[in-house]
Amino acid sequence: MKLLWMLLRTSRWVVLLSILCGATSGASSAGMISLITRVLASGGQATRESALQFVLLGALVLSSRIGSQMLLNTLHHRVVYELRVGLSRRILSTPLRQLEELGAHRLMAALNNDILSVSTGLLVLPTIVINLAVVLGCLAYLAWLSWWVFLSFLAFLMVGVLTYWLPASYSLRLMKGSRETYDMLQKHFRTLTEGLKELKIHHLRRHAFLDEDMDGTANKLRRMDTTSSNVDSANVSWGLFLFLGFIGLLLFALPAFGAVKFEALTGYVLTILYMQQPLDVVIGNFHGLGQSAVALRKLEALTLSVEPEVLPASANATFRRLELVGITHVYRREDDEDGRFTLGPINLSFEPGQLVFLVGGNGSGKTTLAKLIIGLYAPEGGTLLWDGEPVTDARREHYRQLFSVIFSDFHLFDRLLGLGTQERASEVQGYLERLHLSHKVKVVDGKLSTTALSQGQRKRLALLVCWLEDRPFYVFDEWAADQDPVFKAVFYEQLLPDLKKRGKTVFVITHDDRYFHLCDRLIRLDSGQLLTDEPQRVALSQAGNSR
Ligand SMILES: Nc1ncnc2c1ncn2[C@@H]1O[C@H](COP(=O)(O)OP(=O)(O)OP(=O)(O)O)[C@@H](O)[C@H]1O
Repeated sequence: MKLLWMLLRTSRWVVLLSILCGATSGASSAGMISLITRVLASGGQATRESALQFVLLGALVLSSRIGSQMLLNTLHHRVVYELRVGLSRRILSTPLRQLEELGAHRLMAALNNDILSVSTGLLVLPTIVINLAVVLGCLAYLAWLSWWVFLSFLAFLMVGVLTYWLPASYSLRLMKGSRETYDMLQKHFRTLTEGLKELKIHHLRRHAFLDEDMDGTANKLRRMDTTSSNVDSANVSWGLFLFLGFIGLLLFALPAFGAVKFEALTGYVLTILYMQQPLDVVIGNFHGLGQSAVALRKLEALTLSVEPEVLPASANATFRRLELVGITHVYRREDDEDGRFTLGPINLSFEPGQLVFLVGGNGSGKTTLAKLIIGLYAPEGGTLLWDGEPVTDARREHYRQLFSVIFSDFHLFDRLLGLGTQERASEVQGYLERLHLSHKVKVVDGKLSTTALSQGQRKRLALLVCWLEDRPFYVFDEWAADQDPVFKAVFYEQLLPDLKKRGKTVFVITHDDRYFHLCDRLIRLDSGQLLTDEPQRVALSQAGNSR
């Protein structure tokens, strides 16, 4: 039902037109069978009128079928397009934390598998409606021929539906299990592509991965899919058997209850035979329909909550003071109660033109704190104040426009997206030279000539993007970790002070204690707790004492 509603919502007129064409095709097919029966009953004495009717009905069947198929094709591709773009939009509007909990493999499975399954199901719906129309036309004709035969046939159909239901629900259960397993397969595919080097270098690891993970999951999927398809095929064949059974009854048992005219018997049998193919289509398509219902449920579960994307007319954001007041965040792992990580409560404030360093051991919560500061995570407790006003859900999108960030696991786009670089070519060239990259990379029409660079060079390109963004608050998560000593010095001694001089607030997550003396404030985190937030001279003398 949800599928039908969704289909009607996205392409109401195309759906209705295709159903109309299909219904016309069904009705004209039923007219055709009635005509054929009449001609046969007349002992082959066809008239000119019946020949003309035959040609007209044939033309109607042909044109309405072509029309409905073309409309269905249009519908299918439109639905795929809308689902692809729509789901991408929804994913980007879903809170980061929710997406992280789902994992990239589930998102890929939805984008690749579920969209196609749903659209196939949507495509099947009008086909089912069209074929049901043919069946209904034939049933009406059968009722007109004989009430008695019609009612007996209905009783047979009911038996068919009842005996179909049980195996069909078993098959649906298998489909759900198969869809869950498909997520796991996607995870292995990601391991395969992202762990290529590690898998190729180690023979035993590669075989353990292939034999235990990959093969195990793919085989489980194969078994479930095969059983589900077999159950559904058996169901379709069972339906055909019931048909033949009923025709057998008509041919061999009916005459035993009294004389039946040859023409009447021919009419019953032909009508029922004509109905068999569309009914076959209806039952045969239930498998695809089941798969798309399962896929639709997965898609709905994927992006349950959506963040409002509210930006004022001028999306430029500025600040005088940012404050974290008692901010907390907890990572919970469903399978591990002790695996909780709690950050905070954190109290911190930032003002323009400050250079702040954040230090702490691995896993102490530095990146998590950065995600809270920049509004990628909504805090679970406490308040984030932007110029004294709380950052509510409605303001969060605008608030994020304050920040320019390079994460330690950053992504480098191969185009300078959304930066209007056409008119900033000389500025870009200047930055490339400053980053010692002008001999390696060119930017033409906003497109980077290459991103196939060393990790350190890629990070420098990410810095170029930050400069172009020109936002008031910069966050660098272990940016310098991949830089050579010379460029590391350039970063700490020239680039950061330059940003500060331009009034930018710069928040740097770092382990480079050689440069700690350059910051205004040094913040220490340990196991999610803020140890110090002090002017760097105090922090440095403490660090010196503890050494
Ligand atoms: N997406 C996540 N889901 C669940 N737990 C997470 C997630 N990200 C981080 N954690 C946990 O939170 C803790 C802090 O992680 P975080 O990445 O903030 O630390 P960090 O100080 O930046 O570490 P590093 O210096 O190694 O980058 C870690 O113990 C980690 O296991």
